[in-house]
Amino acid sequence: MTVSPILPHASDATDPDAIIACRDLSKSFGGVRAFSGVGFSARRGEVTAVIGDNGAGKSTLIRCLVGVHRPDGGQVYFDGRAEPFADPDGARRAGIETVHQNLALIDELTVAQNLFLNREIVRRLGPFAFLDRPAMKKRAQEMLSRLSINMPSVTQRVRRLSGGQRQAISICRAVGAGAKLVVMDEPTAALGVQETANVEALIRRLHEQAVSVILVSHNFDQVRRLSDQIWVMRAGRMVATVRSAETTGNELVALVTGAAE
Ligand SMILES: Nc1ncnc2c1ncn2[C@@H]1O[C@H](COP(=O)(O)OP(=O)(O)OP(=O)(O)O)[C@@H](O)[C@H]1O
Repeated sequence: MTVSPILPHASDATDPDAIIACRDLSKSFGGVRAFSGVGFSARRGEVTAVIGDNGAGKSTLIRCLVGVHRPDGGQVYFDGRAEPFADPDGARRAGIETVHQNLALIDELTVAQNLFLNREIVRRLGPFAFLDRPAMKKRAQEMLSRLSINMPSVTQRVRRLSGGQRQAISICRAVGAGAKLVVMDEPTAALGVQETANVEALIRRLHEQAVSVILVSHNFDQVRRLSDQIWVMRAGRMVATVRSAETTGNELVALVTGAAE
């Protein structure tokens, strides 16, 4: 196993292979420290997993990367540029899309409408503007087939779909928006065995298509199956980075609990 301690200064923000890197990042809520002194980098086209016990700081770290929280200190570099994202829209404009635990899909809209939510295709005719529904349906079908997602119909209302299908639409929407980096927080936490397998297959296809992914998961087997690199957080610190192919489940447990020291 190759375990590298991650120090605040250790991430090389100028590394052209890094899609995202940060240095000495910290965030507290009042007197509660979520994390501090965090540095890391994630390579372009790789799946990077984030693991840690409850309260280790994973979700807060991810929220700082995607503009939901503002870090108290430190720097974030995205795609080679210093990026203090002020809000999620800023992160999205730069090319970071987030797939949330509580998926931001609208039940009463169709698959196609959800895929184009807030970025509808509009056709202009003189002073008038129309939603181009045929173009959105066609493009929605192309987006789904690019990721080999089986969906009964793009005109189906999302309300009728299973948890796994909804997750697939969220991921497809992120990729279709041209994301350079897709961030997923526990994408299979609420899913059954078959649906988890489907979402894992979808994440593998993103990997094959060189989409960079950051994946937060409690499932160490899943993390080892899907990721190239694993960041380990413990009690608000980034304590190690590990190449997934070179580690075992037991070693990850030891790093997460501190028993490895
Ligand atoms: N909005 C908030 N206000 C106050 N404290 C917070 C807030 N969000 C997180 N924290 C605290 O920050 C610390 C890290 O929490 P965080 O949710 O980032 O951990 P986590 O590793 O994602 O945990 P889990 O796996 O349980 O989701 C915890 O002590 C938590 O209570």
